[in-house]
Amino acid sequence: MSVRILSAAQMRWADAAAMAAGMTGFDLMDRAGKAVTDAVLEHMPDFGRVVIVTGSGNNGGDGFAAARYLRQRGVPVTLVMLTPLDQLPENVRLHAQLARDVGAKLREAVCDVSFTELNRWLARAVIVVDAILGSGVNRVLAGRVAEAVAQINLSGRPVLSIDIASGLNADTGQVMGDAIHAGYTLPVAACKWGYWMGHGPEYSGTLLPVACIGIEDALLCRAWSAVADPSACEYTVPLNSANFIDVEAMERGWPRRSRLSHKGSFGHVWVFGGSPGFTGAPKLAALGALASGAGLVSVVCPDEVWPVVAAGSLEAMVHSHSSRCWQSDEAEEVVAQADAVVAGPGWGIGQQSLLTGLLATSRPLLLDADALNMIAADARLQASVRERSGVTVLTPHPGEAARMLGCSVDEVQADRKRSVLKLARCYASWVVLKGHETLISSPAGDLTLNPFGSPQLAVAGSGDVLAGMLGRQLAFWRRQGGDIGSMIAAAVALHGSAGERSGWYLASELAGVVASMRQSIEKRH
Ligand SMILES: NC(=O)C1=CN([C@@H]2O[C@H](COP(=O)(O)OP(=O)(O)OC[C@H]3O[C@@H](n4cnc5c(N)ncnc54)[C@H](OP(=O)(O)O)[C@@H]3O)[C@@H](O)[C@H]2O)[C@@H](O)CC1
Ligand SMILES: Nc1ncnc2c1ncn2[C@@H]1O[C@H](COP(=O)(O)OP(=O)(O)O)[C@@H](O)[C@H]1O
Ligand SMILES: [K+]
Repeated sequence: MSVRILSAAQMRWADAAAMAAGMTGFDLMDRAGKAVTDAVLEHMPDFGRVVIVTGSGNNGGDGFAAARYLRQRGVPVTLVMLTPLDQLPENVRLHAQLARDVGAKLREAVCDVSFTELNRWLARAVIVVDAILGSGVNRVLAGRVAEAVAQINLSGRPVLSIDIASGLNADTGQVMGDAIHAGYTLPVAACKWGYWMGHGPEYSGTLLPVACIGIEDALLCRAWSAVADPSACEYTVPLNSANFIDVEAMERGWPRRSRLSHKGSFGHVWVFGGSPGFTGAPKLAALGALASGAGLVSVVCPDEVWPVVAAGSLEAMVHSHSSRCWQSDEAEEVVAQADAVVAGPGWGIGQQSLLTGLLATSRPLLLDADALNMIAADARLQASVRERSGVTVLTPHPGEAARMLGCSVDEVQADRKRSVLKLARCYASWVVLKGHETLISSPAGDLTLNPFGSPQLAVAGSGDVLAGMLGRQLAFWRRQGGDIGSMIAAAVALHGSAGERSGWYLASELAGVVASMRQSIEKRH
């Protein structure tokens, strides 16, 4: 099953809908508490005292429920409450009382004297559970909450945050004055955008598998249409769904090869690119396509660079522009052999007529680099992209995205979710907004977040390798069908995962890592 990502308001809607359908808030917290217990037992560095710090809302309720389950497993537990028992909501108070009944120590840290209590217990903790604030944070941290967060961070103890590190905005990853530096975050019911947006990655630590608390998947999915995403606006497609790629989803994109398969089974990718000074880019895209399992790859480049591109290309067939009479009205006929076309790597910005021809074909088309730059500068090309009958995938990095949207890179990066949804609307295409935590949008606003990748990928040519890999997926899809969104996501994830491995520093070597990972996944199926 996919891992869902919800905004705070969507999560509130799903909680309320589950309760309207018969579940109680008490039960939801109880299940969350059970999941917290399992996570604590798995990740506590040593057997010893668990200190759970609770706030005033339901996140605290999850913490009280965890205390009861931990006590039942024989773990010593101290609950340090930042809100007095009698001021807690009824469900939460009930969990607190049940925890006390099974031997959890309850301590209030609501005044200066009792605050020293927090430090005393922190010093004795093997792990701290942060149940101070969840997705309900609505203002800058102040007073005892701010002080407790600072003390916990200073304590140097490993911290497991329930749902989200207290103080992080669940939608934007904004730090509300201060936030817990979590070692682990346990998402409750669904992932929250704040783990990846803004400063979220610096505070969230390792993301654990989502705790299922009995809210049905169909209900989580309804939340996207019931409550608009805060990034959606009149210039974006509405967010239709949001998922996170995990290892399983990545691996599903590389099925076992049939014993009877032949190179035609995996598709023929045609790469259009290269220009004086930029002869490596189309070769790297060809390499990416081959590494990810394309059956055949052809490269088409301008005449003046043909000898350079063709030299040393052992596996790819290399043609020059003039060798194939590339008139735009003949493009459909010429690319008839292609299962997918990749246009743009190193191409220069003077190929408008050839690009116009390719846009007019119905072949699955991936547009990268200079193809995107030409489109950004030409309203007619933009209209041609929107009007295409075939599948179109755009792979801008933030600089290219800014040109395509007519804004600054900072504006793109300030709300990457909004930016990718805007591009999907403007160009009626699939969009892969590259960079740390690449975001993919379908033309209809189905978002996928790729958590794989590393700054090692910030190296010349790694994007060209990705363009080739995506070209291979489009070609494979044309040959064998399947869910195109999952196939695009799988390529982005494999590229990111390969980037996390050591042992490579050149983009051409990255392609080698991609190939060996892809082969071992295919064999495991
Ligand atoms: N809904 C459910 O039934 C379920 C919810 N679940 C869990 O609950 C979490 C969401 O629960 P929640 O909405 O109660 O929010 P939560 O983050 O615990 O507390 C917010 C409270 O703190 C306050 N407050 C806000 N900002 C503040 C600040 N800066 N400094 C100090 N106080 C501040 C604000 O109150 P206020 O002071 O504004 O009246 C509010 O009462 C969710 O993340 C998940 O873990 C799951 O168990 C499933 C069932
Ligand atoms: N800090 C980072 N973390 C994760 N991935 C990154 C990071 N920096 C770059 N990447 C990835 O590396 C690739 C770079 O692509 P691009 O900028 O087009 O490079 P090039 O044009 O040199 O090929 C993209 O897939 C991008 O997502
Ligand atoms: K928390």
